[in-house]
Amino acid sequence: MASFLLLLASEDNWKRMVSSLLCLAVLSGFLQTALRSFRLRYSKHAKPPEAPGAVPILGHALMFLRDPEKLASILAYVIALKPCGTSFDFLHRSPAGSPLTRFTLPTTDLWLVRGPERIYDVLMSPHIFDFVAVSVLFLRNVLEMPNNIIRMIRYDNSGIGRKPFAGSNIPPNRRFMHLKYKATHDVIARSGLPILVYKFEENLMQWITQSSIDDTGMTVPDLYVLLRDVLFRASVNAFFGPHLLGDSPNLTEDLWQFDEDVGYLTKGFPAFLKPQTRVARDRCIQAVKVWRSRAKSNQPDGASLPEWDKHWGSKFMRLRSDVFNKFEEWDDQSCAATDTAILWATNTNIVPATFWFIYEIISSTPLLAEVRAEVSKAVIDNATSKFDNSKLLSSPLLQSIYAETLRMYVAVMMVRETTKECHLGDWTVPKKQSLVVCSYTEHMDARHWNTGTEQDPHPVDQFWAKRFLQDTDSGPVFSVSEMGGKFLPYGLGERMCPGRHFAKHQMILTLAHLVENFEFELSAPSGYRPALNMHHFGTGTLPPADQIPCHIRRVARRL
Ligand code: HEM
Repeated sequence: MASFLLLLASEDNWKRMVSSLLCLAVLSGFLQTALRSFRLRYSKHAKPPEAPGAVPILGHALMFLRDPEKLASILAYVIALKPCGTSFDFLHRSPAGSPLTRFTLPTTDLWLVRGPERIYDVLMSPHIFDFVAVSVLFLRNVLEMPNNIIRMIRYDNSGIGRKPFAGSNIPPNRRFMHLKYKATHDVIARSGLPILVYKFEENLMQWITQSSIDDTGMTVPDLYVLLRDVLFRASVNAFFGPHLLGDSPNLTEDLWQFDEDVGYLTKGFPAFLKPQTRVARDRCIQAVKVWRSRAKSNQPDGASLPEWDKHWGSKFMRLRSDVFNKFEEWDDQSCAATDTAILWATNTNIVPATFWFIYEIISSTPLLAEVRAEVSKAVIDNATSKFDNSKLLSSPLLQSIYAETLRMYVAVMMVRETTKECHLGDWTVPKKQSLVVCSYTEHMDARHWNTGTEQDPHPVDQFWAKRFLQDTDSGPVFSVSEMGGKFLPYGLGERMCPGRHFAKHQMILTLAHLVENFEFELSAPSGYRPALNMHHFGTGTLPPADQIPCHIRRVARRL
């Protein structure tokens, strides 16, 4: 015994014993936490770890409402895979490395879904992760649609696809959501695309020809406002024909005033606190009402509708109206309100996206030179300023800048609600749970993107025109392969933006025509970037927060 004590007392053995005990303590603590996390996570009532920054009672509500910068910083923190505040973070991560994170609101929770696999699960399974609840929020909170319409949309459980969801009892002629979807998507994304592009480009070229900007130039106080107004007019006249703006010239101002608070209203905060926004929205609806009434009394007859006519504009506006007519719930006011939503959707993303696309190019002299060379290669008729559009749109450089612009500046939140209890990775998600997929978490996740080399790094929070280019023996090629579930500017699945093909045309054609006809001199130091207007975080493309004075000069066309 004495010799044993002597042995223990030797310095080496003490050290060994203490370190073994320490190891045991750490291991047992680890196992206990693992067991607790395992039970928590696999139990039916487990909730994902809460995002930091919640306050008592209100949870994250104030952050969603008033502090988008903080929300963005928390999303960035979540992507960085730092511990989220409960036990060991890695135990909460799904095997695919795409954990769920919980935001708390006064009456409900919102689960943020990350990582391509889980995002696919959510956005590609519309029968489980339903869009209707969100569209009802928009109709009720933003457009203040009447209850009979909200009820009708809520009860339509047949989905928007050709085949109704299993178990749906809605007869084919009452499938409002499907019929409206078909009228809108099929035309914008397919048969109606060529005429929309043609009309848009024609309107743009008309502005260029008629603009008072000459070779001595003109200084505009804000390049964003100039581009916004030019694009809005060219797009609205393409979609709705010339009479909407012709009869209601103040529509431009009203729509952008309304847009300022759409995010606020969508979240269900009281509309009466935003009287100016409501007035602007009602004026937009009134303008659309006047336009609809004129279009209805002048509509072309005949079995086959033209793809475009000057009263209805694109055929899809007329087709949508035919769908509304089949449902007694829809009166003039409701039809005009939902067409106002189309007016909003077709403009509010494309305008800031095109602005950033052009700004990133003209604010870099070397990039502008490369872009001009690329654009010149696509000119087919110097006299009429016509391009070979397919050549322009397939340019690797222009496509890379286009994609990088969307990666950097689109911050859209796509909200869904579960129709039944289901599984998402290892988690059990209860029925009626709201989930959100946010493009920002994926677009800013460094693991998804080419970030350059050690010698030439390009972090994800900085714009890099060539991020989407791959070097090959035959020159650089544009690639978005393997970006599924990571590159989400237009969403994913059946609700994916039907305007995406048109949007790409709008952005690249606007750039091409402007750089071929004008020179831009920004009144800002080199490398300056306007701040982002974070007020729009979650609703789509972020506009600039600052004004950008610019001197614009007409130039003799290059070639
Ligand atoms: C850069 C520009 C654009 C971006 C980033 C964008 C983004 C999106 C996203 C993310 C959605 C899906 C939301 C969800 O799944 O919850 C969407 C839907 C929609 N977008 Fe776009 N969009 C753009 C331009 C356009 C244009 C130019 C049009 C019109 C031609 C358009 C028309 C629509 C419509 C009608 C919907 C609703 C689809 C539905 O309810 O099923 N968008 N957009």
